[in-house]
Amino acid sequence: MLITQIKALVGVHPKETFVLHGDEMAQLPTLENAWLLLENGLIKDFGPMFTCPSSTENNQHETINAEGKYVFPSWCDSHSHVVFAASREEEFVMKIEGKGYEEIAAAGGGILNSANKLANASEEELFESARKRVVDMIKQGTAAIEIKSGYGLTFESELKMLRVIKRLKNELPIPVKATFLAAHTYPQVYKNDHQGYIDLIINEMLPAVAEEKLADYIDVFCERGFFSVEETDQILTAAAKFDLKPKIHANQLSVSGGVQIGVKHGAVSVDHLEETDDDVLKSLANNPTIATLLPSCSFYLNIPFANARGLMQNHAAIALATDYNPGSTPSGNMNFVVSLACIKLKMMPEEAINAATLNGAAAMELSKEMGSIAIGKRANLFITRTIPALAYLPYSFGQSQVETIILNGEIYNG
Ligand SMILES: N=CN[C@@H](CCC(=O)O)C(=O)O
Ligand SMILES: [Zn+2]
Repeated sequence: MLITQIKALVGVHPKETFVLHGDEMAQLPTLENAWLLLENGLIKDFGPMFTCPSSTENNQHETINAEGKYVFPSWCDSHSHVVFAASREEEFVMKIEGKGYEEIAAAGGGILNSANKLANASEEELFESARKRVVDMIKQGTAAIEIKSGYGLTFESELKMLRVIKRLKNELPIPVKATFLAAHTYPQVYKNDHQGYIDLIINEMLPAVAEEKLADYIDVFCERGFFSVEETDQILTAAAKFDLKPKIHANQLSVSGGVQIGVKHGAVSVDHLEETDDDVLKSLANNPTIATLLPSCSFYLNIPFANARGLMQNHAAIALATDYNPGSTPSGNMNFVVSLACIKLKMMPEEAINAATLNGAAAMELSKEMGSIAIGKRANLFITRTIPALAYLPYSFGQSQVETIILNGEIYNG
């Protein structure tokens, strides 16, 4: 496929650039009036229009004229919980009435509510509903995703969720990474026996997950009222023996120590970070652990927005992701995330786009194949409608400017 007359080809980073830290995030190399050639599912070549392969050569390729339009590398959504059995709009109404996230969770809502619903759902039902959610996300420009377990909380249900994610990995046309999150909350029966549940995770679940190769990463919700730093440390230490690197939930509701314990264990990413202090920012300075920010969670829960500028001033790498889940973020729309990052985190459009593409790919260890326009990378991208400028994309929040989806070098129609 040959795409011609592209108003601007966005994210043409050097092939060997795999992640961007601090002020590097402001650099979003863009080629104006460009062409892009895709072959065998990969990016074959690109350049300015005056070097475009001649029209006779063009006849060998399906050609798309993208005059007035931008071509972006697809969004890489590195944090989601899209496998769940039922929505939780009743909690949405409780929130409007003034109840907080922790209050709802303490009353048996929240994650436990989702776990009860998931226990009775079949693998087939979970697969089908999650597949539909991901297809909707693909249509909004996402073409790589991380998916967590964590609504199982028993041996059987956690493995059931991970098998569903494995099937999504096999059947969806985009890269999928799986994260084992049994340590999402304490199930009711272990409410007063935390060590009992941790032992179950470490001695029974982890070996089974590793044996079936069901997970790429380990996650723990390290938070006041959930898993303490010591408990997180124990689980991450055990997971390391099975080569599962951490991607953890940290500092969502309090300065929990989650970021530092994640960094200590060489986490690929520490996610949320709505609550930070100077020590947290410094712990990520010049660090390979990526800070994954989830502004649509802040928006929905009415909690603080993360300190993106402070992180960038400390030369941290920031990724942006949706956190799509039925409790704290019932939305998988990366376009909205990028808009919120600009509006609420005060990220510049270039910074936000880098965070949602190359750094999102890095937060799934996928940036050798995804996240930018570079020769040899997977041809997953989207073409916008006719738009006046790059900044128009986040500016026009809540409206989709994504017109054509290309996955593995072919137009995707769902
Ligand atoms: N905070 C922990 N996990 C999810 C929410 C889970 C839920 O409420 O169902 C999150 O990332 O926001
Ligand atoms: Zn989450």
